[in-house]
Amino acid sequence: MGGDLKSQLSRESPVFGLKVWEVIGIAVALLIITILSVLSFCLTSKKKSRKSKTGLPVIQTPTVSKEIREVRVEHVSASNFAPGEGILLTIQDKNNKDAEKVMVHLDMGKKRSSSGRSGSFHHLEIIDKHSESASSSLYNVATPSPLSGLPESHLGWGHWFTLRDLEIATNRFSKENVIGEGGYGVVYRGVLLNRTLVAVKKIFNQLGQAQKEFRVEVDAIGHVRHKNLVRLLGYCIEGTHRILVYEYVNNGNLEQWLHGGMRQHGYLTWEARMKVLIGTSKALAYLHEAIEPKVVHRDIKSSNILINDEFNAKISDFGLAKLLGAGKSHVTTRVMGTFGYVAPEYANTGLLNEKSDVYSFGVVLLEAITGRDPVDYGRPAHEVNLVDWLKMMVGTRRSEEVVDPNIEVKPPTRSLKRALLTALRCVDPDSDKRPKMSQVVRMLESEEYPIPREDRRRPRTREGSMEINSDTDMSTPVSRSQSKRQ
Ligand SMILES: Nc1ncnc2c1ncn2[C@@H]1O[C@H](COP(=O)(O)OP(=O)(O)OP(=O)(O)O)[C@@H](O)[C@H]1O
Repeated sequence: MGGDLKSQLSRESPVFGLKVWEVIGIAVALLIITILSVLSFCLTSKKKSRKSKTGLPVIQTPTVSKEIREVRVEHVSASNFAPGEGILLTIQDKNNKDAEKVMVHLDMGKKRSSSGRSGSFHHLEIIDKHSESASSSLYNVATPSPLSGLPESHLGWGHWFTLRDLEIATNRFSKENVIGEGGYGVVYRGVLLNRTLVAVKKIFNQLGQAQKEFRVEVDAIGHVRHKNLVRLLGYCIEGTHRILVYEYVNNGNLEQWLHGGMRQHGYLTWEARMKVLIGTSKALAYLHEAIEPKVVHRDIKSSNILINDEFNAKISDFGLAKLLGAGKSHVTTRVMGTFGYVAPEYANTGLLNEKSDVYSFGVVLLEAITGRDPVDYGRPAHEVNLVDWLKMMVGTRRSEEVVDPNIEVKPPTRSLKRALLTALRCVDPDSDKRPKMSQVVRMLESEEYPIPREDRRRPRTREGSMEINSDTDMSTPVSRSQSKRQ
């Protein structure tokens, strides 16, 4: 039987004189190849049709240069776009400092991902500013994020983290990683996969204010950049969770440095205090005067001024920020902020404009000069309110007595007067008489402010000619023990 089959297969076939078993082998091979080709064709066409059904653009490899590092949205709040609207983006090449402005059109489509998270995806079309025609640089913003391996933000900045990412970063939001708790959430220390240290603010799960707060914060600082503002790196929106991810600022906050929380590290010198306050004033001048819509912080206080290891100030907690649209002089809003720092007109009427921040800044400046709390019921009645006490002390020529006794090397009289007069102008009860923050920066930096008595009749030459450079490194910013928090 076996020998019979063998002889059959070895017989010569009519096909090119090939043996039967050879013909069968070729036929089977051809069949397999055909099946494989049909299968692969089916799979490819199915993929294509599924993609077009979602309405999402076909993802193409970005042709954008690798040199382009930063895309910054100017003049607009990213959440305000209507589909098809254009915005102006500044593309900054970090290697050569030239920024290129390009027009970007946004096409928005809704997508629900497999994780159940839904969100808007933008299709960016970059139009070359020179040719005014759409370039081939079509790319989907939902490209993998280098920080988390996730799609980037649909707001055009930062990163969109998943809850899982942030659970990993904070060791499941463990108690050991809690940095502190504010009015709207708990702040955790975290480490991203790429080892970046971050501060993760988990907003309390209250519908209403907390969610409103979240949007305000994201809108307010998502697209602003200043060396004295804490950088918002990204956020997470998942279910009812609202979480913000900030750059980690590693050296405590001004409140801790002034009132003992950092006592083991010593006390800030006069120069370090001025450096922190000048940095703060610059960030506020930027928020009030350099961007549109301008931002009023609404909760300037010492615990919201973080300090890095070079003793640069970084303003945090924009949760209470209100965006003021162009042309609006003020907005009426529910009075918020912190007792002792709130401007009287804001507390009385709820009318808010940037001059309310100027008042709060004045209180922080007085706090830094004196080391006292804005309101301290532990003191005699006439000293409880810091602003009132200061006015009384300066009015009775006792300025030298107000300086924080913890400052070992007393400040030069000129410098003390400059700081005191600037602070008192900031806390003027008449908001119209308060200086703008850019003026505050000049006053604090100018060696010629206040004008010396003997110079008052002479015409002034150059204002601010001898500037204290707030970026100057100070070798001993802290008196007694030492400096940085580890
Ligand atoms: N980016 C950050 N880096 C390091 N620490 C931070 C950061 N952001 C906040 N913190 C710290 O976390 C703690 C809580 O901050 P949070 O801003 O939530 O509240 P707060 O300023 O104390 O109070 P409030 O909510 O009333 O403003 C503070 O000690 C603050 O210094």
